[in-house]
Amino acid sequence: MTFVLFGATGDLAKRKIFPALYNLYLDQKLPQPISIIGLGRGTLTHNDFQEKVKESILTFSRRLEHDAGEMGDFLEAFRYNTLDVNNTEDYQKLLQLVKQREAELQIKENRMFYLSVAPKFFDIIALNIRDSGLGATNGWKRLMIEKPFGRDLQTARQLNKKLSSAFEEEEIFRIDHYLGKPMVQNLEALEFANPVLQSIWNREHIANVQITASETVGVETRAGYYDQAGAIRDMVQNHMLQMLMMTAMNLPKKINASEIRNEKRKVMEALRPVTKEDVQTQIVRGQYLSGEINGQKVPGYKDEPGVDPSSNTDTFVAARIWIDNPFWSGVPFYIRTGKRMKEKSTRIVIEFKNSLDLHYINDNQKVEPNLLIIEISPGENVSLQLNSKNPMNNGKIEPVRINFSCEDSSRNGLGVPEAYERLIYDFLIGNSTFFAHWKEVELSWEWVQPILDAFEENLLPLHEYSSGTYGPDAANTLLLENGFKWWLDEKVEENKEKVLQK
Ligand SMILES: NC(=O)C1=CN([C@@H]2O[C@H](COP(=O)(O)OP(=O)(O)OC[C@H]3O[C@@H](n4cnc5c(N)ncnc54)[C@H](OP(=O)(O)O)[C@@H]3O)[C@@H](O)[C@H]2O)C=CC1
Ligand SMILES: O=C1O[C@H](COP(=O)(O)O)[C@@H](O)[C@H](O)[C@H]1O
Repeated sequence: MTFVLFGATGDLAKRKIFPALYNLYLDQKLPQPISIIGLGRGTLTHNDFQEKVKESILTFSRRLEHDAGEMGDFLEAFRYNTLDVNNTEDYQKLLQLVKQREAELQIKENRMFYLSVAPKFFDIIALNIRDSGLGATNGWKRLMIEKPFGRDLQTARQLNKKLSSAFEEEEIFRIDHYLGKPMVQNLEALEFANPVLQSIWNREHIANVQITASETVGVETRAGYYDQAGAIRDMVQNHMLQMLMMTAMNLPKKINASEIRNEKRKVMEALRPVTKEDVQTQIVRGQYLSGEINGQKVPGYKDEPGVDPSSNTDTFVAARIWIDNPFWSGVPFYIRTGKRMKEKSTRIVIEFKNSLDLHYINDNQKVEPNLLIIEISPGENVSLQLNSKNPMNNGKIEPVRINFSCEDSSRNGLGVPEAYERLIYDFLIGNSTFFAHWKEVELSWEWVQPILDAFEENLLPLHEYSSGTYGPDAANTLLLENGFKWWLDEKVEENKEKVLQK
């Protein structure tokens, strides 16, 4: 098997891809023998390149100890080839190297191409793989591409058309690293392997679903990309909607890639479209101001290096989403994501309906609803909030959390395989379950497009929020309008009082 990495001198390769390949090698999940060929425009000897790979592993691998012999054997698989994506001769040189290594290692012509480069290069590379003969193998071929997949519905369709002229849909692996997170993968098992949860995972019992991906970091060094993308393209179109699909999909007939993707597609088809007019009432957008996070002063978005000082880019988006199918009709799904928020947390909270007769309990005591809390990162955990009598507090009914911790970061000091490791492994074995199918991507862009248009035409306010908060108040109002609140936010109770007083 040959693994060709475009963008092998880039940040993602250094931080994620090389350490992932190394960990797979040590876990004996990397097929042997394997030929790994890294590409970039610069001139590097094979040895220089192997040294770079080693350096990235020593810096970023989850493993703390390294055996020199194992490292040496692993690095032996790596070769480097200079290639400019626009230069057709470079692809011919690459083809020669690929064939030479296939002969040396006596490996089949099974070729994988990983495009870890800027999205503007995705189509040109795919077409050059086709035209150069690299894609004409006697074995199989696969293409893995990074996000973003287009910048709107039209460009996504154009890109897909070009990719489809070089690769079949089942050969294209569109990475969404949220689908590689263990807890997102576990959603499927939670719902389907637990009859108790399965029986209540529907509109009869669920009042609302809240999906949060909050970050404390700002735009960092990526202003060039982010200022053109905003949270809506960077997070909502892909990661947030993928988490929504995984939460809301129905029980597939079989647990396999095509059945799961089929069920995810059905969720997207049932999403109530937002019209440009609806955007004002269903979507909240925000942008961060300066503030303080973990005791450190941080600048506002407009003052970040590389950001246009008059930028209208959204760094926060919240939305109320309705799924018009028999399972979820009437259950609001709320999503929110933002940068420079109070905490780094990706979580899904499922609030169950509360039909208890309060008088029966005692003194009109307020009873909190049951919650299923799925923490995706940084911690991985599932917990259930139930109500119980507290003997230390006059037998008052109080919520208690029962934790089912899945966190096992010790794993003999080896750390848990992270998203890239899982996804690259799936790519190696050709399992596309946790990759985005074109239909999901297209339907996501279709749903998002009116929001992009409304943002573009400034049809809704851009709420400012201070760094270190949970985002604009308008995002709280979105839930209060339906009698709900964001769970697990420390400040929510205060905000609720404020909103109710208004
Ligand atoms: N970095 C991250 O954390 C994440 C990145 N991504 C995505 O991954 C992809 C790569 O990102 P990242 O590694 O950060 O980007 P970098 O800018 O760090 O790296 C870009 C890579 O592309 C190569 N390159 C640039 N121009 C050419 C060219 N004309 N011909 C051939 N190679 C070229 C560069 O090689 P050289 O300069 O040597 O030619 C370099 O290896 C992007 O699609 C990004 O959106 C997705 C999620 C997270
Ligand atoms: O894809 C992206 O994701 C990260 C957040 O990922 P996480 O795994 O740390 O939750 C986000 O910071 C980045 O802007 C976006 O491009």
